[in-house]
Amino acid sequence: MLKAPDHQVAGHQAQDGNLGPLIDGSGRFYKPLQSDERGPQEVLFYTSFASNPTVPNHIRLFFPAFHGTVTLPASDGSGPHPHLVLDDLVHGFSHPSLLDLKIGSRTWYPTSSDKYFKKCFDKDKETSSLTLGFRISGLRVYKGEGFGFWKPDKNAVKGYVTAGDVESVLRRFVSSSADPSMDCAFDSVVYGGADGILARLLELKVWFEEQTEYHFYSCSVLMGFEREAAEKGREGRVMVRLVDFAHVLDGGGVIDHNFLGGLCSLIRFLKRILTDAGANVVGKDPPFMENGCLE
Ligand SMILES: Nc1ncnc2c1ncn2[C@@H]1O[C@H](COP(=O)(O)OP(=O)(O)OP(=O)(O)O)[C@@H](O)[C@H]1O
Ligand SMILES: O=P(O)(O)O[C@@H]1[C@H](O)[C@H](O)[C@@H](OP(=O)(O)O)[C@H](OP(=O)(O)O)[C@H]1O
Repeated sequence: MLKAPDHQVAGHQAQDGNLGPLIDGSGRFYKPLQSDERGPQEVLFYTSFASNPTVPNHIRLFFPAFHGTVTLPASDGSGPHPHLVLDDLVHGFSHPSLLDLKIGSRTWYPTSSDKYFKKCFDKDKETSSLTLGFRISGLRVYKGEGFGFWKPDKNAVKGYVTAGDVESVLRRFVSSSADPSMDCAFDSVVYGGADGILARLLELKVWFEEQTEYHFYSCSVLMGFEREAAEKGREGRVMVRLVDFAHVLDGGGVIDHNFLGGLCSLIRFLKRILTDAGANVVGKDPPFMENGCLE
């Protein structure tokens, strides 16, 4: 039985009669092909990436496994529609805390139409993309039994614009309490450690410093963890993946400085949080006070 995923934190969603992804509850995530060029472009990326022998195996693990395409009834009721068949990255998690970060200071690319350039440029400028090299696209953080999930709505997420706002979210993502305080209780097991998010991002960065085959525009780092494991001080169930490849271009022998720059910026934030856990946050609190909604 297919259903809309509870854990989705960003992107087009299968709610209110819209077209969005579905899961089967057995480990597969079905992403509908967008009807313009984005759908075929994402299929093309997954297909060519899957058979590219130059991609190291440890880098392949950052990408959802691809199992072809399948035609399924679309979530918006419009009838049969082609979907990408991917691994559900959070299958087996009980209460995944997830954060989607769109990487790159610009989401438009040299061949973009004027219309698409304007749409992207405006968004890059209004968010933290232009200044920080990445922006928060969405999140959902488990706050423990009886507290549910903290899931800021779209407007709240759009309000995370300054370095202080973004740092606050990154701190609160690994904080234990349900209120807006930021104790960063899980930073060492989630961000730190040999298998933590920082180590994984550094591994990814090494590849991005070399690879010149792909330019990943509008692609996201999806990071997550299982709170129950973090509470026990276990590093297990920490996840870092890349998602959304509808705008991957041929790198043409040039490094992807747009993605690499954003990745370095994100790494810098995490390093700072790890070395400075518990310190006062530079940013403003209002986004959390106004939108400290628990699901
Ligand atoms: N393979 C996957 N397994 C589990 N969850 C996923 C997977 N791929 C994506 N997601 C969830 O769906 C969200 C959106 O994914 P994605 O960015 O691919 O969608 P989109 O509709 O193309 O987004 P955009 O609005 O940026 O174009 C992610 O933030 C994540 O929560
Ligand atoms: O971040 P938000 O506010 O959810 O906005 C979406 C985000 O900018 C996506 O990157 C974009 O898809 P593309 O990157 O593929 O253009 C999508 O465009 P769309 O609404 O035209 O699909 C926007 O709605």
